[in-house]
Amino acid sequence: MRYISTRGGIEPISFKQAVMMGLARDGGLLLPERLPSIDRTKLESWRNLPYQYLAREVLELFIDDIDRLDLEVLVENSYASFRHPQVTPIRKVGDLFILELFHGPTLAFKDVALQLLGNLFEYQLKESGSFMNIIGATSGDTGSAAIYGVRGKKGINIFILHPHGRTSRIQALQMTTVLDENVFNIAIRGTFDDGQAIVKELFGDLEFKDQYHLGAINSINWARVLAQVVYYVYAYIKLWRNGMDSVDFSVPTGNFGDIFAGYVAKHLLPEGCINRLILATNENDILSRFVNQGDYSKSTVRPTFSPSMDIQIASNFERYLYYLRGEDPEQVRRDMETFARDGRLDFSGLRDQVARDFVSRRVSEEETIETIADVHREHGYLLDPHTAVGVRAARELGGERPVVCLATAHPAKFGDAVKKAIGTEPELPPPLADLESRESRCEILDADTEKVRNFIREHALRG
Ligand SMILES: Cc1ncc(COP(=O)(O)O)c(C=O)c1O
Ligand SMILES: N[C@@H](CCOP(=O)(O)O)C(=O)O
Repeated sequence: MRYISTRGGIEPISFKQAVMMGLARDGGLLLPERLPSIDRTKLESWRNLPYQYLAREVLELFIDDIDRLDLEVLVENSYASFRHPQVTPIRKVGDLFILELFHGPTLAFKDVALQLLGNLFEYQLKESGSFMNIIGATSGDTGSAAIYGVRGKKGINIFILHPHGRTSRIQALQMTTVLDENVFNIAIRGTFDDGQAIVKELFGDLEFKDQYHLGAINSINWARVLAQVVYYVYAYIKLWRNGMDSVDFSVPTGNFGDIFAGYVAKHLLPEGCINRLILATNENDILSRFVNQGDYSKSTVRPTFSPSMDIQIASNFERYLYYLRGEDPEQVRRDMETFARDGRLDFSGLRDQVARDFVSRRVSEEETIETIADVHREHGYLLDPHTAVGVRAARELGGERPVVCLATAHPAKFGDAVKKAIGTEPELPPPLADLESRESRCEILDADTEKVRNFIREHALRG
């Protein structure tokens, strides 16, 4: 399998090269040159596979330059740190199925991909004897999952930008209390969008990128999206084994990475297995406006109870755009230039096509809190506010088919929102219990690319 850029400006590369390249060198995002799909016989052969074996089967459809046994070990090691034997178990809560993605080391779905990505980096650096400096931006969850994926690993330094004062307190502490020598936290005075823009700018400076061997842990990195495809297939197979042939997924969405993984999974499984992808946003609703009105226009980022989704410029939208534009990289490049210049794109003429891929609902702050309270009262199950956004959208838009709601984080990470909904903060599980008492370290900088670049220069690994 070869990988190409959404903007058409690079020669096709292998999976391992794609992992190391992160952002494509022409500023686009990497995609497999064709999206693989499986037939029903293959699906039948996956019927009883445990998560790790299924993961290897799915990954192998996209990876042909890592030895099968090596891949098996990489996958085994990546999920050994999960607290649940099924890695991503499903629970029935009322009429809905909740796919719990928060059993990894940092209690958010990001661990599913970032444990694997950390191991992929280490594997490749061992082969090459080289080093890398990772730069990433986070709205709260990706950062700690990435840090836990690479803390203490030889030949890797990691620099994570988070928006100062805009994550939950627990999220910030999960990052800043990791004191390994290779971990650098930078709180920027700005939003996640500012951080992501700085990261993309630094990757776009090819001299800097090459000199410091920059690596990407954001969903800019194709391996991130790929690892997330697995749990859609796993969840589908579980429901199918219980007689459900066709299901919907509801996905709380910010940077469009998770739901794009769903789009790839829908294509991978036989026709009809995944019926609808429900794209749920909080009040930062650019993606809902895109699906419902064809209006992809940026507005200011509002702080919400689901802070990890306080995003306006959804990076992976460009990956979907590539397909929406009939795999025409020139058109994608023009669109991205227009968006960078005007802050808006008009897709009203493509609404029917978009509606075949997604349905969408914007969930307000009140609805988020109300949903946490309702589900807790009705079923004794506690949702985190991001998951609540997806559950609310599923309740509003769910049809005749079973709906799987992606539970993207553990509620204990967002005590304030939970307290507002049910009157008390959830108990902190062991990985979070003593965070407040730990020493923490963090640099605070303006959201300024030069300041971040200088900080990285000072602390980066060099050849
Ligand atoms: C807890 C949580 N839920 C949902 C999302 C949305 O996922 P995505 O950015 O892949 O759309 C994020 C991050 O953005 C998150 O951290
Ligand atoms: N919600 C994310 C935002 C970063 O997005 P990613 O798609 O690059 O992981 C976070 O928690 O940081």
